[in-house]
Amino acid sequence: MQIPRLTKSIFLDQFIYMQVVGVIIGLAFPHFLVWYGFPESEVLTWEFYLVTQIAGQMVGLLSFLMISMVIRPHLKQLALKMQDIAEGLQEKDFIDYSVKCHEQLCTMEVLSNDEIGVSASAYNQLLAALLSSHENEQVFNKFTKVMSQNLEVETLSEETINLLISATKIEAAAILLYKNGEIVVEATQGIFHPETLTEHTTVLDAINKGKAQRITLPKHIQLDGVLTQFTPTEVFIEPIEFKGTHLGVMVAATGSEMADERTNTTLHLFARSMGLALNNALIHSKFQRLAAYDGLTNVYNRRFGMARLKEDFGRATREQSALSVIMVDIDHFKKINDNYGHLVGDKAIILIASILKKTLRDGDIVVRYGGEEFLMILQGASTKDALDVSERIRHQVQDTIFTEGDQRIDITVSVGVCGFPEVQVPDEVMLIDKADQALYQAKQTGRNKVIAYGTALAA
Ligand SMILES: Nc1nc2c(ncn2[C@@H]2O[C@H](COP(=O)(O)OP(=O)(O)OP(=O)(O)O)[C@@H](O)[C@H]2O)c(=O)[nH]1
Repeated sequence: MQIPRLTKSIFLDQFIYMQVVGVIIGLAFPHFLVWYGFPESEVLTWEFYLVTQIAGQMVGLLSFLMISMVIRPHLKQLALKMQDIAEGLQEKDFIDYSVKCHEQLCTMEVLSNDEIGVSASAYNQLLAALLSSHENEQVFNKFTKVMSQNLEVETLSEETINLLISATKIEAAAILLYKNGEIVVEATQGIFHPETLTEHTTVLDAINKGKAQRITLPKHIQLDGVLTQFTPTEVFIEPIEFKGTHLGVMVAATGSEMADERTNTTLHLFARSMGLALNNALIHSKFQRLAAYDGLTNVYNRRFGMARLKEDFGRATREQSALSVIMVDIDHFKKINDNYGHLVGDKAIILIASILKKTLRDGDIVVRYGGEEFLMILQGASTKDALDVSERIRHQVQDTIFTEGDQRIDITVSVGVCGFPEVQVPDEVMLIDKADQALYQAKQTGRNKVIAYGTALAA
């Protein structure tokens, strides 16, 4: 039942109604006494009416004061806390505010099981939901940044895992991707022997069927502890897809605590959003590869090689470290083309490229510099090291049997070497130029030779 409102204040309305009730009680009370047996002459007098009126007003006033003292502080506290949160939400540092809130500063104490208690508890629930959604928003803002700033598959995967571990109850994670028909671990943190995940039946199931899986206390997955490895409490496997294509999975594990709802949602949304970002990164890396590699031999092309050499030369001059280049050219290649055709010539170029690739150390690269000419960049290698490598290459080419049908084609290479800082050059173009001069000398003095610039040394 709704009592009509008289003013803008519910408390003032309540006070007025209590006064009216006081007047009615004051008027009715003498008649009640008459009915009870008191003589009319004593109670139906104006003095008695005055006394009962005063008593009625006092009861009204007291009841108003009691309500004000009991209910009003609770409502006031609730209102103040709500105002605080409303103001906090408008400020950028709400997250600091929410940290304070977790220290019980913003929650209401639930002191009763009536409407006031129910309001306090509803307020607490609302606040918790608000803080949780605010934290989610923060995490997703960071994740959006990670996705938009990383076009490399590896860094995108690593950053996603870092964020997942720092922002949720996830303690270890891995991202597994389908690459060239096989599943590879692209990024991982905290999982013991993550490569075993690629054989785990549940993981494979999630990848093949694109279905999320959740395992409690898995038998074959172990986390890396400080001193030893241990079984996780829960492992989540979320498929990563783009337009129905299964790109891989995100594996996430909680160590000591079970994951909460927020972690669950975050994980699910991360995996879902990652599909698009990963697809973009995969396309990007494909284009990067196309732009950097030579289509025939699958070694770097000249444009990439020159850019890389410029960087390496800059570093070598800054740090005064060694850097050598090797120019390799197939001898009498024109004859191979003329005698056996261009396709056989192409096969010979591919063969030489594969021999060069096999001789490389980590960090060194092979570049197809021209038609049948290759450049090798050897970081940290002295002229002597480069001469050794070149000599190995020359021998291997000479010893490799190259056949076309039942014909054996003998292939040899001439090699020119130039090593910095033994040979002082102002830039990387001059370094190549000197190696080219050494190569020319090798060709001029009989071919199937290795010559280093600045030495008359023919190996
Ligand atoms: N099959 C094939 N031939 C190529 C390619 N690029 C360049 N050539 C050929 O390679 C030959 C290079 O010949 P030359 O520069 O005269 O050198 P050469 O015959 O190897 O003789 P030397 O270097 O002096 O030992 C030319 O006939 C080019 O047409 C290629 O991608 N495939």
